[in-house]
Amino acid sequence: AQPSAPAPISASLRELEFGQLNFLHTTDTHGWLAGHLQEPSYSADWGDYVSFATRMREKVEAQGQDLLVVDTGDRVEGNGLYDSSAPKGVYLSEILRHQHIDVITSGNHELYKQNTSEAEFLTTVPNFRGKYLASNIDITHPETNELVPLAPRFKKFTTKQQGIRIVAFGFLFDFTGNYNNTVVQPVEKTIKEDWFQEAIRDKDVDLFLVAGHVPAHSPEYRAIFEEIRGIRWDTPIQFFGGHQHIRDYAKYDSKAFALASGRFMETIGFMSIDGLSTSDRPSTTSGPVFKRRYIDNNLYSFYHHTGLDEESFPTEKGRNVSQLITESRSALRLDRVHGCAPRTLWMSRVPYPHKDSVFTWLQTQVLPDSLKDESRGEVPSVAILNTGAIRFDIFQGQFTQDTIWTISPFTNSFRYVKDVPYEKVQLIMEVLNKQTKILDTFESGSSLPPLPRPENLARMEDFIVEEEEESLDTPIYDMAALHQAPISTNRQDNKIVPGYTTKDDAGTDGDDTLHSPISFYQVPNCIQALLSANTSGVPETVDLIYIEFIQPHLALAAKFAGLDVDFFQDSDVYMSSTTMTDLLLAWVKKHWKCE
Ligand SMILES: Nc1ccn([C@@H]2O[C@H](COP(=O)(O)O)[C@@H](O)[C@H]2O)c(=O)n1
Repeated sequence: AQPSAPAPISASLRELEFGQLNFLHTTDTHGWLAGHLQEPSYSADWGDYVSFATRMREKVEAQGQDLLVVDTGDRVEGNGLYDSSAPKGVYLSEILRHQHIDVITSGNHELYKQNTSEAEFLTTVPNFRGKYLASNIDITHPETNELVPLAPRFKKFTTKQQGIRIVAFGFLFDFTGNYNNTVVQPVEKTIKEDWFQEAIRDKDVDLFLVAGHVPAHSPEYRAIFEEIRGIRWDTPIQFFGGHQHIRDYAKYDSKAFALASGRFMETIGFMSIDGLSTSDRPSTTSGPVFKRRYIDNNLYSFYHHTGLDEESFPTEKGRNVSQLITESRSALRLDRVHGCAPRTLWMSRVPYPHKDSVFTWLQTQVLPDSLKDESRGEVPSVAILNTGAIRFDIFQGQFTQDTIWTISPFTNSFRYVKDVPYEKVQLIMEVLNKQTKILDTFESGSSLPPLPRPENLARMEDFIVEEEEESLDTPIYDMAALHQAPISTNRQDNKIVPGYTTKDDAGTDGDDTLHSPISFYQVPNCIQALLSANTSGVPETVDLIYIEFIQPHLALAAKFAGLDVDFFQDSDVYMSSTTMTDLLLAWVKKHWKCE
């Protein structure tokens, strides 16, 4: 772990149930390879994960079993380790490559911008040659300008110990927000292509492995499942997915399951399959048995599941990777303090509006104080911001160079349209905040990227823990104590701390660590702030300021609202070259001085 990471808290753990074939899975890590430096439950880093995968491989191979490691994309955007270097990602890709990954795929974040997808093509794909799969993504080759597959479409391989024959694919969901140097072919179309049809007709296959940046419960995975099942009625299928930032497990039939392993290096997903037939050993049981576990990413869990300790657990390579992360964070000055947050601000642990909501803070303080383009004088304005632009909670205490990128990693700046009737803005807000499906169905085949926060799409209802409200002002963890405390192995000491309490298709026993539940409140897709309105009451017309990411959604919502404005032609830059990240950082430096 990183030197400044809090020690994990000892807890009651559920055991892993190993099988003939075992998997470790990460997804949506978004640059958090240093782990969480303010949350003990997730405080292991990528170096610890390198050690963990090695020790797990040693453990299962000693029993004649196999281990495969999978990552399903969105490795970029969301943490200083990726976002604060120039060019972005140079430190991250060096750290990432040290994990032995057997199957790796792209997420949507690898494709939003041309430079990101080109870095993927020129660096990450070669770093994971033979492991990186891209079943439905093409890229314009940066030198030849030809459209080529981002990586091979699929691969067939056999496992080291048992020779289990696996055909593996690597998909991305039907994403439409990519920059035009890449092409994402819809999954439903891809699976009709000859190469896929041939691959699923291969008779010498013991398992189909579908890795992808695709939600575990999704129409895309349903389509792949049905296509394979139509040809191979009996062959086991293991899906690994992601994108919605949740822990999830989907049962497609008794021989086909999908695991999604959360977000931001909070979770290492574990799967095992027992009873697979192989070329020289037909299955001995009535059918394969699938087991899943969501491991909290911390050293207490890692030691427990490997049966090792502080001395015996780390590998030399793992230690070196942790050291490389420390050096990279130091070169990027990620611990530089810009201010001190007086209290914790939550994204979804409190309702919106609420005094402890990060969105209420933005609406009532940051946007009114900071969004001002001198060239517009005192013209009243309304600013619209998508809640998905903010990616993480702000914890009470030091606000560092890393914090700014964890909450606002995108390079989005602002635009505006003048003379918009205030009442039309309210109608637009209503449309934007109706479920995104409305916008999707309005113009089917439109190229709208998803608007809501991914967590919001996955959890359509509030989950309220009644007794939580009173404890919100108390920090979850006593950080001072945690920095000194050794990991206790004394079961009596086990505390139940708030964390994941996952419910999935297999029940409520998926998490390795027993936690108390945390509230989850839905937030709107977009919030608005009325700015520079010196008059009492509402203005008749306003400058409509918006963050550029939502321009296509806004344009569509405006049509709904009967506003005749061409957002692509009639809008202009607001506060030239100021991004949301710049705005937030300047506000913090000015208002949140450390005592
Ligand atoms: N430039 C961007 C890119 C994305 N967003 C927000 O992120 C959401 C997608 O996040 P995933 O991690 O699930 O892929 C998207 O819906 C937007 O809300 C953004 O604001 N700006």
